[in-house]
Amino acid sequence: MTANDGRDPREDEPGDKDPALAGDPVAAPDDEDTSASPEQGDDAEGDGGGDPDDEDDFDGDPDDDDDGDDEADDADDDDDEDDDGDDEEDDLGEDDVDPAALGPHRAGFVALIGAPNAGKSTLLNKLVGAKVSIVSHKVQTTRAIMRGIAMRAASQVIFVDTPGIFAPKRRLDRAMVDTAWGGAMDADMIALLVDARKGIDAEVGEILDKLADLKRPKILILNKIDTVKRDSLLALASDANQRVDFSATFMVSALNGSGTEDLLDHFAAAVPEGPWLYPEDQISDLPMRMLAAEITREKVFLRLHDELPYSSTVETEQWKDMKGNAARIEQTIYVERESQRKIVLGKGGQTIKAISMAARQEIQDILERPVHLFLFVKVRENWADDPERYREMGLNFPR
Ligand SMILES: Nc1nc2c(ncn2[C@@H]2O[C@H](COP(=O)(O)OP(=O)(O)OP(=O)(O)O)[C@@H](O)[C@H]2O)c(=O)[nH]1
Repeated sequence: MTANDGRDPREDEPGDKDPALAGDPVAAPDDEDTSASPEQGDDAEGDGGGDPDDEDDFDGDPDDDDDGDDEADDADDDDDEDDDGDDEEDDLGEDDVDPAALGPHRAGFVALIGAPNAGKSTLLNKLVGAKVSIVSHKVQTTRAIMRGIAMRAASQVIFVDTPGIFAPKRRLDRAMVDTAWGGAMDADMIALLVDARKGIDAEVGEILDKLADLKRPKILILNKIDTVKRDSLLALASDANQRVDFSATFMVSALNGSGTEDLLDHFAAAVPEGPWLYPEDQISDLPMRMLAAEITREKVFLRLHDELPYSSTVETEQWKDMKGNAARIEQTIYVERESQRKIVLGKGGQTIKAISMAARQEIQDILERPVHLFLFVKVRENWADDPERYREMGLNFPR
């Protein structure tokens, strides 16, 4: 994989201080900023607030999460298995074939739209064969538009994963829904993903009504077929096709991969003829800084979704290359209230520590290089009304 890793060549060489572990809640009692900094590192260890695992956390050893296994890690592991465990071979199986021999090049954009939790991110990851869009059990995990790129024979299919479409209540909601429809309008083809278990509820009904008026090729994907009986699928497909003129209907399980190969074949044949738009081995055009932030946000949600509103956000503030190919990444988790900051830190910093370990492991896996991750937690009131934050997430600020 290649991707823009967000490195800033102007940044200084890293110092030789030992990196510290995220999450010393007593380090800065009256400061909004709490947690790890290189300067606090030795103190955190020295005053007993540290953890013997701290060193491990940054030594680049991919196995070092094992000893700190906890809920967040477990949840993450499950997701990994489900989402991209054995995808690579399936999806990259044609690597040794010379695409030039397969006919004219094709390339195009396919927008994946659907209600929250329909499985768009899971499907995108399956089709692309790598974890490029975060998946979580909590709805609305996909905030900004993310692209994943799949190569199939001589075709390059660029998927646009959009935020779930739902009835917007707040400004952030509206931004997400506008972004989703914007992504759909710009694509060559729109693929509506419907959770077959839920069927056509009010949310999906509204999307169908809006889709019916759009003059673009549309296809219907019934997802989660592993959870329902075949008869109900046929009835659902027929209902949806009566409301919208879909050019094709597919039934898939994004989770176990059933039907997804046929789906990719279909997209590959349907995108317009033309030169490839991205280098062949690029799987996502999402800058790595942002992807790394999304990964940490996923870990926060996996661990705290019952306690924290989805309005918390993560930003990658610094990214430096270190000796020995390691990357040193500083991120800030923004919450809206002091009480939420305490929740993220957890007792004795245990929660932030677990989040940090799980996120570091995954970022490291994707970058294929050692990662030293520093997490900070800050209170930023009313960030949900700040246009700048929307820009950072790739969203338009709705007025
Ligand atoms: N059983 C089953 N579960 C699935 C399938 N596809 C997705 N899921 C689960 O459905 C949940 C939501 O999946 P996501 O991929 O995050 O859904 P999304 O549409 O991207 O969600 P938003 O980002 O909130 O819009 C996760 O728990 C997935 O594991 C499937 O084919 N079968």
